[in-house]
Amino acid sequence: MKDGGRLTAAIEVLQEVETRHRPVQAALRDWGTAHRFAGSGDRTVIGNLVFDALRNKASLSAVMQSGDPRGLVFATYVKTWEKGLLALEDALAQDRHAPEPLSEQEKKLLSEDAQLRSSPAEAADVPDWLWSRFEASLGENAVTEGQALARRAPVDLRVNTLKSNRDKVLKRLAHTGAKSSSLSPVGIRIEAKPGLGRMPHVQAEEGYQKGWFELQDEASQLAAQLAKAEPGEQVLDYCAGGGGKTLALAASMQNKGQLYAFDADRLRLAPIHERLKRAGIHNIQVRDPASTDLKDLEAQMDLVFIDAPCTGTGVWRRRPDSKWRLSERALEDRIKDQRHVLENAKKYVKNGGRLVYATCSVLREENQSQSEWFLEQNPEFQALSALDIWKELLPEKALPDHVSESGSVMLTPHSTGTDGFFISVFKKQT
Ligand SMILES: C[S@@+](CC[C@H](N)C(=O)[O-])C[C@H]1O[C@@H](n2cnc3c(N)ncnc32)[C@H](O)[C@@H]1O
Repeated sequence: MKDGGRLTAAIEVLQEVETRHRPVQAALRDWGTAHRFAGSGDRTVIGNLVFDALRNKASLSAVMQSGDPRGLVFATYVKTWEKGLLALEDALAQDRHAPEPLSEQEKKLLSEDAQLRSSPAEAADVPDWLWSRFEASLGENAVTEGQALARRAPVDLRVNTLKSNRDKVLKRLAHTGAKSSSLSPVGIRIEAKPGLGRMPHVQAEEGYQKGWFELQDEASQLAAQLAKAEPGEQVLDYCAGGGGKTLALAASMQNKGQLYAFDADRLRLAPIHERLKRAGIHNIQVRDPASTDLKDLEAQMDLVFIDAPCTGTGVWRRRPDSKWRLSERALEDRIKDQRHVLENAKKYVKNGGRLVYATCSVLREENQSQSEWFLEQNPEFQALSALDIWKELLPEKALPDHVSESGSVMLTPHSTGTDGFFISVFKKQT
């Protein structure tokens, strides 16, 4: 396919996502099934166009003075990919599968500098209704953080120290351009490529099949490390989902002690079994909510880890469609869910044990405000400084920019080059 046909395809897919509210991956997959002649290179370019258009939807809508998919895809090509107006006109002229040629108005808008007339929310690519909360959470860097959340994310891997080590995995992945992560001692990063660039499919690597590494953002790796799960401890991962953090906690425990994985949603928990097997983890019990309860674990745990249900504002780079679907109502619901989870999970912590509360959100309402609320409601818990644990764990590294008075830590794409993530640690009095 030439670029003209790829632009047409991206407009069609984006139309599906916008008007029929289809998840992006599903819309792309359906397009691929209906157009079997398209090669994998074409699919990558079409996917990149659609994802980048969604990442930058507000700023590109300001450029085109409309959120119409055609304009968003053109503006992605000309502005975000920096191809320029002439290259777009060429692509439209040289392919009979290309969209209709540009109108005079489109040419004018694509050649102007829209930054001068965009609002802070547009410049930051943050939904209008959320802007005041986003700004209150991120302060003077709010626009820069929003822009960082609108870029492509790198591929981050966590080396599974139960089966391998970083040098060995780096050697195996040398052909991908993989490098050691800058913060996580067990992390490896493959930087995002711009424009047409294609990321390597690391799940096809032998090392992945053998369980030497997992796909996991560096912020999630650090959250698991800041929990300091020790070999021999009793640990409950209360919102285990597909097991990303469970696997990282198990590696810290070196397969010693007992780890329990629980989630209220058994379907989300289902993939964990295969992942545990591949990673070589033995010290784990998966507690299916349909067939067991956690009564026997009450007041027994050295550590309860809560990877709380949240709005996911910290992972917009990876799920840009969720940014525009998020509603005020959903935020309120997540705040209620988080309080519910905190209140339920606390009863498993033994005297002297720790409770870690983490979200992949950058909003104060889901993070610091929830930690403060929890401490007010539960005087038997006190804050432990995640910052102090950071200093101990990463003595050579710069301190995070976002630290609360009680030592909770927030990571962000602009300040730490990771997904947005919040971690706070509490200790139950003896
Ligand atoms: C952020 S996701 C967890 C991701 C997972 N820890 C990982 O690393 O892959 C939050 C999880 O909380 C679960 N959840 C929501 N409400 C819950 C509740 N009341 N009790 C336990 N789990 C809950 C959801 O089903 C969801 O899987």
